[in-house]
Amino acid sequence: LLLLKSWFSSSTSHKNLPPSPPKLPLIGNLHQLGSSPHRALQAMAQTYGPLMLIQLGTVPVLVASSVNAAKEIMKTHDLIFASRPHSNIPNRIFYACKDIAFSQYGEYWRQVKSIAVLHLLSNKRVQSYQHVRDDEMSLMMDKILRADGLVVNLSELLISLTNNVVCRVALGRRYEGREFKKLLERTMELLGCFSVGSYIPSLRWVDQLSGLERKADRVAKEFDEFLEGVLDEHCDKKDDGVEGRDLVDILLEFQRDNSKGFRLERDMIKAIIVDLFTAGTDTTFTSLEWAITELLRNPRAMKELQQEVLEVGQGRSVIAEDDLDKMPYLKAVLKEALRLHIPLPLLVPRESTQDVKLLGYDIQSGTQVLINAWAIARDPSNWEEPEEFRPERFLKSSIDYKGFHFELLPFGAGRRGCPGIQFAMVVNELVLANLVYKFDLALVGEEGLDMSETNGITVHKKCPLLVSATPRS
Ligand code: HEM
Repeated sequence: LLLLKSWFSSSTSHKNLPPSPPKLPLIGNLHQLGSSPHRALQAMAQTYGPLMLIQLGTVPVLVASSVNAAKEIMKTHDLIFASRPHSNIPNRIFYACKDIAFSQYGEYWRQVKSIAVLHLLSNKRVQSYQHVRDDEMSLMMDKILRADGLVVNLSELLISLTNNVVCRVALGRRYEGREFKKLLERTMELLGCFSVGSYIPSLRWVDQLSGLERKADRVAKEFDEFLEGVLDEHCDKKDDGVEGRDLVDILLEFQRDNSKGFRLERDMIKAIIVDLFTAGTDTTFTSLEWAITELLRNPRAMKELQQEVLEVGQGRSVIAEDDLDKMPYLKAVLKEALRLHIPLPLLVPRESTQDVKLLGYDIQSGTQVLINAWAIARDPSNWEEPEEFRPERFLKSSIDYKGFHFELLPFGAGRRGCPGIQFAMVVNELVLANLVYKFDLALVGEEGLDMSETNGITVHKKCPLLVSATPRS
């Protein structure tokens, strides 16, 4: 042990490691994360600085909490930090991480990411599903109208809408049954669960004993059965031509096409589809839910937005997608909501694949990395009155969320950045514009004002958004 200890200290003593908080044996700093890790890490960064090295179980984790630190990781050294750590639960749910979001950096990830960027989620492809968004938005507006001024659970309606849009675009039709909704909920819940084995491998038995692994395997099996049905249905159906193609059709076409030098196996297709659901539905609905909540808490901003929408709508029955670019305030509202309420506050963990020097510190290969985008987006050195909801701040600023401005990173940045920005934001803009164009909304009860957050992979509002909606004349 002494020999090992002296070897260990000699191999790290000449290294200039980032500051670290004191840690406990075995668990390291795990106990300090609490139920809201982004808040706990923000508080720790105030003592240990914008680049700190914590220890979660046996895993060294670098936490970046400033614009400079994030830029070094996601721009200057993006390639070195482009991998994802191995994780027990995603590994079970995504067919041994054959998806895009959790797969490790390498040729496989490059191939599937480029399929997503160029063929599944390109601007042209997203535009081609405009009819789906129009339909689903109109259906939601009808449901609100039918409530006739009584209480509407807007959170539920928004979840259904985003699920339906992803289902129709990806699978070609809706799957509205309670079972599918429940399956998605259980999957998201499991992805947000803490797996002891991922951080302390010697305690992996805890995940087995607690039933976590069993639950993950059950969800994976149910999803697999569901997707097998979807794929069979697609293989049997006759070709509807380019117009009627959904994302499964496109993936199956890739599978048949051998000219690309890369064969897409059935498990890979299923993993990518699970990715589209888990990465695309909860995040989109959450950002919209927070935006509406902030507008209801800030009547002045709501009035400003309604004014803009009214001027562009000019009495027509709906706001169309072509109108959205004429609405700078609408876009500013959604940006500001994303700044204050980043759906994935610590983004998705990354892992370094080489030793590297970062802001003067030595970072070892195999270090896990968390970017505290939530803390950066509320840092007073980047933002005036950061805790205030002030959409106006974006009207005269070029800061955007597309991964080029490191003050605002809701979708991450660099190679691993989110490929679904356009897909998500056009839904959000269309729904929000029409909602405030057609209705005057009022919160029902005190619960709606409660800004408490859930814990999990995506952070949403703990209490559902209950409103009464009066049609505007
Ligand atoms: C408001 C909605 C959304 C937010 C806030 C969001 C956020 C994110 C974030 C933070 C990442 C990790 C980025 C990084 O590591 O730098 C990510 C990755 C990803 N997102 Fe999104 N996302 C949203 C919507 C979507 C949609 C609609 C889809 C697809 C339908 C999608 C698909 C993906 C995929 C496939 C990845 C993995 C990329 C990779 O690892 O290379 N996302 N997203």
